[in-house]
Amino acid sequence: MDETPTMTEQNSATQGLAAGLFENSGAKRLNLEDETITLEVDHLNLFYGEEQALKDISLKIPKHRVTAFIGPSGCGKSTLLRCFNRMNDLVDSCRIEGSIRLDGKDIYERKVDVAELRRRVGMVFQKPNPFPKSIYENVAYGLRLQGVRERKVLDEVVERSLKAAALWDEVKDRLNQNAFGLSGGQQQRLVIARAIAIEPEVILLDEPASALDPISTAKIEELIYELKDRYTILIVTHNMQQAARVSDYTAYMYLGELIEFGDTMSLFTNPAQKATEDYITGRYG
Ligand SMILES: Nc1ncnc2c1ncn2[C@@H]1O[C@H](COP(=O)(O)OP(=O)(O)OP(=O)(O)O)[C@@H](O)[C@H]1O
Repeated sequence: MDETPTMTEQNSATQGLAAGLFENSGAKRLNLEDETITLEVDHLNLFYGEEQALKDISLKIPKHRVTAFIGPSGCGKSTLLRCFNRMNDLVDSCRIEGSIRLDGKDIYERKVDVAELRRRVGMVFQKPNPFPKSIYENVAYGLRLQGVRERKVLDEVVERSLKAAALWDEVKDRLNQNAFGLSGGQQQRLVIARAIAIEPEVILLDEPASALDPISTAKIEELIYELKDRYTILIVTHNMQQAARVSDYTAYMYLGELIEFGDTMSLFTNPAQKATEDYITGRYG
């Protein structure tokens, strides 16, 4: 018997899944045409040696929105994320063609100051990576690197950043204790506070909650929601429910290609590509 679902069955499956995802979410349909664009990727190809990991990617990332990157393992999500602050420069075999513009300026031009780029485009990894220093010094670190010495300024920024990362109330009485004494979820919010302290424009989150328990995950998701008023946020996630909960726009990638990009609600409820539909309804593979 042919078990291939009909398109009608597929549509109702997508809508069934989507109805659950967006219930009570307050999510709304958005239009890229109405957005200010912060990052623009233009015909990007990326090679690790002979292997091509990203294939002719073009997309526009809107300002002060959350954009999620989803897709099966190895499809290039993290590789693409790392292009936005040139982390791939650290991989010897990596070669890039095409361009990425931040506020209209190509970040791969020779004269670009990569340290300054990474100040503007902060990054948070899957595993929390606080420095072996006090909570205070973790957050003050970037400012100290910039030569800020004045205690009053540092105090203000530390407090403001910890508040913005929804961690202040939990740590305000133990700022001088080692950051390793915090729970994994607290460490991840500390790392986000450290990123915020130097006032980036863009925050890259590479599976920021996948090593955390459900309560810590919920806190990170709430935080992402709070932060998007002030920052452009890009998040790689394996978790489709998470993408649906936190993001405004979603990019679905497969084998190094961008298959579909659109506002999250439309992509989940009415995907244009069958491959996207198969993935979000769990039919992939
Ligand atoms: N430093 C590297 N050197 C060589 N190949 C790499 C490197 N990093 C990633 N790759 C390859 O590039 C491809 C894309 O990997 P990437 O980690 O970007 O995928 P991903 O979608 O983020 O996967 P996952 O969801 O499993 O983290 C894979 O084939 C991977 O093996």
